[in-house]
Amino acid sequence: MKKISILGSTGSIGTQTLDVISHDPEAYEVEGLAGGYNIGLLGEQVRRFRPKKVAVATRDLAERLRIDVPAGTEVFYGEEGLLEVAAGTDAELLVTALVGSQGLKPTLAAIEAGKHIGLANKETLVSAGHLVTALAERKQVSLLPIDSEHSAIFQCLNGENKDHIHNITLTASGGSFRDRTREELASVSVEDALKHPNWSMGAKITIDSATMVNKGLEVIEAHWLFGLSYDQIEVVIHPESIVHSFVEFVDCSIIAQMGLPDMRVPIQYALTYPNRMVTPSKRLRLADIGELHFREMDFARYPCLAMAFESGRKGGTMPTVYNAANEVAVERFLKGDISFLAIERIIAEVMAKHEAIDGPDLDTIVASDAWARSAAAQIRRS
Ligand SMILES: NC(=O)C1=CN([C@@H]2O[C@H](COP(=O)(O)OP(=O)(O)OC[C@H]3O[C@@H](n4cnc5c(N)ncnc54)[C@H](OP(=O)(O)O)[C@@H]3O)[C@@H](O)[C@H]2O)C=CC1
Ligand SMILES: CC(=O)[C@@H](O)[C@H](O)COP(=O)(O)O
Ligand SMILES: [Mn+2]
Repeated sequence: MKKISILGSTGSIGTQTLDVISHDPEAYEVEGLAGGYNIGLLGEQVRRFRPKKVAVATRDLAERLRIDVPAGTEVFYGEEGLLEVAAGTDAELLVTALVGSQGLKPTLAAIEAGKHIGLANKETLVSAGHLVTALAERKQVSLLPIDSEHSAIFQCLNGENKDHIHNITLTASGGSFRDRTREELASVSVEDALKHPNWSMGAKITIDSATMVNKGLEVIEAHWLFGLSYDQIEVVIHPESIVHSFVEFVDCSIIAQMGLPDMRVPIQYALTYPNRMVTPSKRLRLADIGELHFREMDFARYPCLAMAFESGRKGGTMPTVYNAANEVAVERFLKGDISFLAIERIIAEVMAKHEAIDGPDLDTIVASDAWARSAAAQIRRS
């Protein structure tokens, strides 16, 4: 039995992870679960999977949850709660499915405690990739990608020599506004932005897909996960999300990983790696699809992707700031406080104000993240 804990068990990745687990219940034991505010769902998960530790966002929610959970489950809350679930159980693998850079400290704590990481929470690697990868190497723990593109690259690289990589290409669906002009983006609604063409995901990542910030975060995530330079990472628009990403080798061979868009496949691969198990997911039949399309990335159409490359190449605290400014801008957009195009303006203005600090330690990362959040919150609406 593999012992697993999940941060963000009530979200899109968290619930799909539990779905994977429930299709092979003999193979897993759930040690810890952490959610934020959805204690109704978390309570159901606790009663079904019987974790030893569970965490919620606030003390008040923890008190309410305690009434509802079996005697063998301890309930925690806040940042301490996330740390308990991340590092304070016997789990050998932690699935990090929180949204945002709040995942950083619990991820570091889990690695410090020797737990392998099933990594969905990409903001953590973007914010502090050098700290996370260095600690993982020191503690000899694996960072197993769950993000579909990175799982694809990971699978394509299985057994390959890293020196034989020419480059990798991440595919981008184009998000909810892929067929709209920049002029049309001026008046788009939150409701429309939340309609991703291929994937059903949490609100924040769905907006990130529409702005192409998601691909920008993924470029930085790939840089850290696979140790590649930014010149070796490309992005192509692929509206169908069937080819999840591919690697080109020095001999001109390209290996791609394909499948229908279903996150349970990369989630399960991270849980069972290096094995593969049967999944309840549907099989891809290329003859049914008929055609696949690819088109050149237009950096002028998607300036948030250009800014991600710029922040990654700059390094130090610049990716931390890119990510934190975006998190605040997306929250403001979702609340109806700013327009869709203001997201990119806020990121650009916050980055322009920031003097990047090289080789930041954790305190510097935390301070830069807080500075960028405050700067992004203060920028005018239009
Ligand atoms: N969804 C997807 O298909 C993919 C997601 N990812 C990445 O995975 C991560 C999770 O995404 P997704 O599942 O879509 O996001 P969701 O918004 O669906 O889920 C976020 C989770 O974080 C929890 N959470 C939020 N705030 C807090 C808090 N203050 N304390 C504790 N828990 C909190 C939520 O709890 P609650 O709801 O109870 O408040 C929920 O469980 C992101 O980094 C995303 O980029 C990567 C690839 C694909
Ligand atoms: C499922 C997944 O991994 C998401 O990150 C997905 O890639 C979003 O799609 P796009 O960013 O390509 O629109
Ligand atoms: Mn992805």
